[in-house]
Amino acid sequence: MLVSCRIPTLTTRTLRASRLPTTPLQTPQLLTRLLSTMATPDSIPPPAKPLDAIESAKRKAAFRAVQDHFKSSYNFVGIGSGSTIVYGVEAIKHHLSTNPPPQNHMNWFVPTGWNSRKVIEEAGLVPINFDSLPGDAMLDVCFDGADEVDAELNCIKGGGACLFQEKLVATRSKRFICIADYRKQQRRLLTQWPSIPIEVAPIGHVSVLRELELLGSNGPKIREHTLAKAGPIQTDQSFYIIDAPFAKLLTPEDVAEGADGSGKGGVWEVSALAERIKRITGVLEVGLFYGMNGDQTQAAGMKGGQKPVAAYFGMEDGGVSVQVAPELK
Ligand SMILES: O=C[C@H](O)[C@H](O)[C@H](O)COP(=O)(O)O
Repeated sequence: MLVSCRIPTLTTRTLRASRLPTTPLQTPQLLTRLLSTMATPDSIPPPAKPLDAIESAKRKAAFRAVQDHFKSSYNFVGIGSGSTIVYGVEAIKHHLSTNPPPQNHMNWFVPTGWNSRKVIEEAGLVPINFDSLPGDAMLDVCFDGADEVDAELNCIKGGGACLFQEKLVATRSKRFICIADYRKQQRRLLTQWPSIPIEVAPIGHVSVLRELELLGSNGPKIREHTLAKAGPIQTDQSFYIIDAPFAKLLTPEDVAEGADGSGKGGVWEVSALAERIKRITGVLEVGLFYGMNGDQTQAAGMKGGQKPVAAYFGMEDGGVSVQVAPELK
């Protein structure tokens, strides 16, 4: 089976400079309080069916993200996978109905897998496959969810077994905008989310598991269907997913401030671990989105970027917390 503002711009840099407590669970909660009431969408239609608090939080974050980062004049827009992006697509559809595109203008939506394509089609939007994009065309923006986001906007993705196509699309986009709920906002990765999803070739999975243990992963496992006899979950590429637990990851700034990000003792810095895992034969892609964002690559004369430039978190109190890269002021 395939499984598939005007917002006050309190940047991650600003937050750190304010010397907030660094206890991992305290900091994001405090950030949340600082930002949560500051950004709610200007107008949001009532949901088609009643939503619980978490779904409602995701939806509000999605409408705010789309309000801030989608334009009807865009040509190509990436659409991620998962339960949150469904609200992103609803918000885009709403935006297009209230702000129609210029005459004869086509908005094309690039899916990140089977499920994502279905969501696009069911909304009546027009999909275009990633490999049908014109040669050097960049996506104007892509919207996607995440399993966890750290203080520097590094993300864990792949909790729904989509990550390879999501990374293809993010790195082909001028900007990646992340939409999530308050549970995903943490000071460091692997705080609440337990493991890193890694997409691997089925024939290599045993050797990849062994290599991950040597890197310090405590009990990496192939992800299986809940019905065990159905075997491993397969991705849109017919690959397997390994979920690899590691100790909480350091950010590049933690390392700059003197923390040991060498990997010794099982403590890895995000990009060091991602690049090391990527070098294991049999690994197609790792569910860590790190390094430069789209604005940073463009400033450096390059294209794409894995990290979001902004992450929108729907909060428990009904507000939306927005975490932005320093470039996005
Ligand atoms: O594999 C799935 C994707 O990376 C999702 O974007 C991520 O798991 C978040 O999914 P959800 O919006 O369902 O929490």
